[in-house]
Amino acid sequence: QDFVKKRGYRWQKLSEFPGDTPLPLIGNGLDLGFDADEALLKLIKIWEKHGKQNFRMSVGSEDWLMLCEPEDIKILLNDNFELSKPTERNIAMNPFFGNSVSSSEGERWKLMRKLMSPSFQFKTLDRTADDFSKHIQSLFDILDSYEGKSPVNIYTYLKPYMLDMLSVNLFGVHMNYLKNREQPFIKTGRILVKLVTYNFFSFWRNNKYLVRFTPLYTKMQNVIKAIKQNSTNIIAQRRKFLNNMIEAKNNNKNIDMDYDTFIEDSLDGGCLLDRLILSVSPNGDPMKDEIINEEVTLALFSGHITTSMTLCNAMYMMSLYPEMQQKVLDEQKAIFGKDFNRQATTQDLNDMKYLEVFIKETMRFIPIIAIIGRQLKNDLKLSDGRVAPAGTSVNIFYNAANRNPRIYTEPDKFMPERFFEPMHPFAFIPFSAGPRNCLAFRYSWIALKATLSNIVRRYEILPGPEPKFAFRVITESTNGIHLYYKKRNTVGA
Ligand code: HEM
Repeated sequence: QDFVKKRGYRWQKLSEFPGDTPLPLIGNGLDLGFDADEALLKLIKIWEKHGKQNFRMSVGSEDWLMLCEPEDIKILLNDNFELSKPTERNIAMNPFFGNSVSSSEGERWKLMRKLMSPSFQFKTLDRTADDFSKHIQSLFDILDSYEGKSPVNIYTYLKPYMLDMLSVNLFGVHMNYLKNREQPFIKTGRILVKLVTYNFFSFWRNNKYLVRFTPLYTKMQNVIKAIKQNSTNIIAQRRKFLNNMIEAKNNNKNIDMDYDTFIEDSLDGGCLLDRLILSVSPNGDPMKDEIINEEVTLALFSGHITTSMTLCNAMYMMSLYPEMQQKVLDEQKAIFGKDFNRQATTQDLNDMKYLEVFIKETMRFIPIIAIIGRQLKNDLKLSDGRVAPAGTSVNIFYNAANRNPRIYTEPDKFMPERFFEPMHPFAFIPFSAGPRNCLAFRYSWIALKATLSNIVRRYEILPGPEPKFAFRVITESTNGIHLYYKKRNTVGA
């Protein structure tokens, strides 16, 4: 009875927002169709049909409010109390990433966020630009081998490249994914994104027994096994390294860095995995392996897929707009001058203003993450006085927000320069905002700029066969992104 009363109240408040009439039990579930790869396109159509504004829909027993207005997005994301993730999102993600920092709430979330944050501060990230410049050579070796022959499917190389970088930067281990691309873990990425999307958009997913009888169930179990095993290997390698240091210290052996200084460094910022391994609870217990495994799996997976897809999309857009690619190159020439092949410093990266707006426009045009949201604990009053009722899953629908006609002139046109103009601070938030924003947005900017700066200085990027984008929870092309790389004979300005 309580449920009926609450749902009735929710419906009363939600009916003030535009949306189609829901059917009993399944709500507007049929509007999403039965092909999860099509669901997002259908959501965009619903947004267009209702006047390209905030809209509501019900999917099974869940009520969604989809936001695209910056003032309302600001209210939602700045709320220090409404920090829970939507039920359907957690059901889709938890089998793979457990109760890790991006899903948890309350004490576990606070503890993890506090523990991890120092690994993503400016001071800690100082060395990161150098790491990228050093590792880029292994990517160059591969792209060079394709020179003038055939287009390269860059997904194949950019994903393991980013996995390598994250392993070094966050976990202090060299995993060499780029050199060993046949590992089962590498192949899990595509399937995982597909599975999460299917889980997210299937309104029968709450029923664990039904899910077990679907053909995807065995695939899902195999993926979970592969990603957990990979994290177990990473943690074991780093533990071995730490144990060797302790042993060296106990035996008074001469090592590069004194153990105590090393630990101090780690705890002051430094390697994310060391912070997890070395942390102790107030009663002196170390963190459980299972918890460390969940956090490593989440950081590695979400970190590599988001950054590598953004890099691939930016290169794809450069191939489509050669005159903009030239502008990116001209900026590189102005920054590096005669010393055109030197490593970029953090200051150089800051100076790459055109590259920055180019990346932003790429992220606006092809949003990597389609939807993020919060499951409301209380009613939330929006900017025009209407109320999003408690229990609703209030989502930021990036595909709509990034083409909001009240914010962007000619939203369907690719125009990096638009980001030189002042804009509402919550209009463009690819890394989210507020207390639960992306922990690694600074790291990601270094990764994106350092990698693209190196690639553009070395190659001219030309288009290959057209990609076929599927709008999954992570936007990706089902046939990869194929591009030609032609070595430049630039010697700088
Ligand atoms: C282009 C790259 C990236 C984009 C666009 C991106 C975007 C996002 C977004 C939209 C959120 C959701 C926040 C919310 O619900 O409000 C998020 C959360 C998160 N991201 Fe990223 N991200 C990127 C790269 C990374 C990388 C490299 C890592 C590395 C570990 C990372 C780690 C996280 C974590 C741990 C969270 C959860 C934070 C929390 O719930 O407290 N992200 N990211």
